Amino acid sequence: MVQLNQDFINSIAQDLPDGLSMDDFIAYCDKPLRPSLRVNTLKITSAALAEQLIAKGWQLSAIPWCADGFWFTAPDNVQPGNTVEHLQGLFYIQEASSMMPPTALFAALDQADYVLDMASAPGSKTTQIAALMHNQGVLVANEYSSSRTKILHANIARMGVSNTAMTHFDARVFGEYLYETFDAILLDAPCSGEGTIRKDPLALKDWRQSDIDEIAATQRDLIISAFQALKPGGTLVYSTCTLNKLENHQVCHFLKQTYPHAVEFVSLEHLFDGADKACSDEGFLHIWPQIYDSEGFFVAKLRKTASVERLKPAPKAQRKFPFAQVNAKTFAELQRYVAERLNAELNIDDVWQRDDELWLFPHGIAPLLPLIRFQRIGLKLAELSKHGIKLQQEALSALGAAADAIELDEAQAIEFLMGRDIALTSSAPAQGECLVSYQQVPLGMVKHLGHRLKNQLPRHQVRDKLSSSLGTVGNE
Ligand SMILES: C[S@@+](CC[C@H](N)C(=O)[O-])C[C@H]1O[C@@H](n2cnc3c(N)ncnc32)[C@H](O)[C@@H]1O
Repeated sequence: MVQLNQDFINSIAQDLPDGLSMDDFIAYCDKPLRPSLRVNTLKITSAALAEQLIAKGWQLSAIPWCADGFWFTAPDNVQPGNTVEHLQGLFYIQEASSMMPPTALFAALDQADYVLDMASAPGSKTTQIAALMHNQGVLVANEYSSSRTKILHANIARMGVSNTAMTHFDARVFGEYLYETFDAILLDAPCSGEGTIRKDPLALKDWRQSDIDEIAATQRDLIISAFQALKPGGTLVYSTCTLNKLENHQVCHFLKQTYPHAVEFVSLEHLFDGADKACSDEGFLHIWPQIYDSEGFFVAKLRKTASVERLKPAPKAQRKFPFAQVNAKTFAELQRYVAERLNAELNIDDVWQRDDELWLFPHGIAPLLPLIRFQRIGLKLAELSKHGIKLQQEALSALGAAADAIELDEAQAIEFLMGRDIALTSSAPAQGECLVSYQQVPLGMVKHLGHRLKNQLPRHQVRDKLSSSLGTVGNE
């Protein structure tokens, strides 16, 4: 049962738009959310995944503001986050309203080579933005919390994202370090989370006005930093999963008051059919749970119409960068291997080496390297050893199409993801290292020993439990 604090109800009543009722709001706070997912178009089309899931008894219905978003019902015995398809990165379980900010950012955007996601973890919107960028250009994904950077990285790797460079800062630094650098920025700000009450019935139990005042002060700092980091002509989307105006409308007005000649509000009234139902006078979307039967959210789109004065001087250039561009001989060896195994083509400018590791960096990252310290850039493609090149799991996830993989059925795919070897019914000559796939999407590497496939999935990726239409399978 939801626990709403009376101070919260009194305060939020002042921000309720005309035409919406407090009784409806309270009733919706107690209603379970409809589960939703976003198809990862870096790996599969929506039509293909829908066909696959519907054949297994799922039901899907389209979300109006995200071309690849669906509300879904899975069969009773299936845990969607533990299925083979989820582990393959074919979809992300993402709340429907959380899909709106990236849609708003990319609506009518001609070109975005440099994009910043200022507060990224766990990565639902980062991976959505990467898909909207078709894995091209540079996407800087920042997260301040150390523990949350791990889940951010896990999601980036699972979803096969290769154009991302991760940073780990208080996002107040971006205006200083990367002044007027980005074509598009998402500031999905830390907030008081009033919109998440349907997911977490205790979210508002300890609501206090003083907490809102404090977090709004952080949000004002962050939006100034975002605006400093935005190129003139660039687009900024500011979003939160909270409902009060102090953290939403007033943060945007604060930016406009600070830079009256450089901030233009871009109306989201026509973002999708029905967007007008949530649209404020300024063109912001103030999404109350009862409007679209979703979480509460806020989305504002702003354009920077002119350069603004730099607030802090440029810091000293970074030194001691541990990577160098790969040499032609090593690149040729890597390219041959990747072409044979994955049918993929690499660009020598994007491959960097650190000791025995080969990394794929986002194309265009070079000018940013001296400006800011990155925590992780692109993905680790391979390790070099005296036995030759060893492709990494992340590379298999991102580079996709398996040229000559051994196709597994669902039961075998589950065995593989649980770290087990796969017995072969007929004995064939041993073939050494091979790729295995499920529904043509790579799963990982095995050693073909003739009578069985020896599992080579990295230990940290082995799952204890998987769920499918065949039931739940778990290690004892
Ligand atoms: C709303 S969540 C982001 C959700 C994420 N965009 C997604 O869609 O998966 C806000 C994030 O901001 C982070 N954060 C908090 N303070 C921050 C700061 N000063 N700078 C950058 N990030 C911060 C939090 O750790 C949290 O992960």
